[in-house]
Amino acid sequence: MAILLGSIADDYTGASDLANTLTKNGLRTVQTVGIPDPALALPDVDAVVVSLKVRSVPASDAVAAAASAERWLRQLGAGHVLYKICSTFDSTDAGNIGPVTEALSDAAGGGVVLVTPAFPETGRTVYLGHLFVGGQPLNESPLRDHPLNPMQDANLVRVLTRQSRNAVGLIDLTTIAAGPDAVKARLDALRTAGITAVIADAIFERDLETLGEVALEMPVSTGASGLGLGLARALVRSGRISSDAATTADAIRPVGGLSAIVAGSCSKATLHQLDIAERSMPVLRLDPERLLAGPDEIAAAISWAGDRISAGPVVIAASAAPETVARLQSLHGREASGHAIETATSIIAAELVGRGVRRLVVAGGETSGAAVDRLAIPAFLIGPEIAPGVPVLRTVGNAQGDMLLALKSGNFGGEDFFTAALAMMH
Ligand SMILES: Nc1ncnc2c1ncn2[C@@H]1O[C@H](COP(=O)(O)OP(=O)(O)OP(=O)(O)O)[C@@H](O)[C@H]1O
Ligand SMILES: O=C(O)[C@@H](O)C(=O)CO
Repeated sequence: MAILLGSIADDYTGASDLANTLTKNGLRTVQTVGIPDPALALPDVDAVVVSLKVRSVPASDAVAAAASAERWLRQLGAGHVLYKICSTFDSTDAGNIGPVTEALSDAAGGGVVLVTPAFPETGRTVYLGHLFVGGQPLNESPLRDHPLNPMQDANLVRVLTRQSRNAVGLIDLTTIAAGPDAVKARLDALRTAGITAVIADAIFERDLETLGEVALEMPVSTGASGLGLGLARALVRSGRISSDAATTADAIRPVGGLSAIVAGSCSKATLHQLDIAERSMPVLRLDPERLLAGPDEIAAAISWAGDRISAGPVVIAASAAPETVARLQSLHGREASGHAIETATSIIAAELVGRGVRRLVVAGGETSGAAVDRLAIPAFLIGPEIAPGVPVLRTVGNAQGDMLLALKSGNFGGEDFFTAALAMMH
């Protein structure tokens, strides 16, 4: 199997978001969980997205994991590798978007890398280097209260500079609107000035098509699904994709079994989706203090689910409003409380699968990563889209038999996301 495009995603929901975008734009795509065992038979595809769980780990660990994934993707034939980051640029000043971008550039022989989190379909746009989420600058959006990486600066040139060894440049919208040649000329000038990473503006998909065309001629880029869209469309236009169109239908053959939803995302979108789900399904709100105190809360949740799940889907959520999260974090620390809750929700997900759940929705990137790791799922095929950025996934090579999953990024999905997801998973 020789692939054309490789991607390293910094979390699992982000990986499925990108795989969905690549599939929708004509690339046959598989999502792997880390670098899979060589014995795993992967389908014949144009693109491979390696899911890593490195968004919130020390930058040196992220660099090491990304470097191994890059080597594996190049061995598979990838001419271009996209480092998939969050469309809201989730990271701290000690974050790894800068270090991983610079390391991937070094591995490819040096040179400048385009960086843009723009994803217009979900309202993420970049203008003069400033990221907007819907109508709001990043630092005024709900992301300012993120439990792990509160985003308090919308100026991405500044944010990336704080994480980078080298200076960071900007390609503004006027240059991008002038087309690929203008972008290349500007990149040449920035390269000569010693710049490695360049934040690129993008508001419309046509901007991302221009950036995708330019990026495809370079070995590495960093961005969210919008840049994936640009790269996929450029590959299709180049005539290098076989006419065997990407198909998602096979991925949703029924798997039967029980269904459940596990949520650890504390985003505004997820909190509202949980309120709406409460009207049609039993929802258990976990007590975060009790979760941190010991295993009793987990056992109580499994027992609660056991009493109800044969009658229909159940929802188990650790998610809480920013004030509650802040209180817990002030008592136990940000990372310790996040990690302990992820461990708890992943144990709950695995126990539910042990009791016959085969259709599972998980809300939250870190939460999904922990659950998928505990379930030891090696890879996914990409099914149809439930909501922008969230496809149905079918497991490949899963020890528990075929399952359908949806891994929802915290901020994605309409208010009825949970019922909409389960309605597509049989
Ligand atoms: N009640 C709570 N108090 C404190 N932390 C919590 C609570 N519930 C969940 N968490 C933690 O908050 C973090 C939420 O991150 P996660 O990535 O899962 O969601 P998200 O950030 O909304 O999603 P995404 O990264 O896809 O945007 C996890 O570490 C989770 O364990
Ligand atoms: O890009 C996004 O917003 C998502 O794919 C994501 O990574 C959120 O975790």
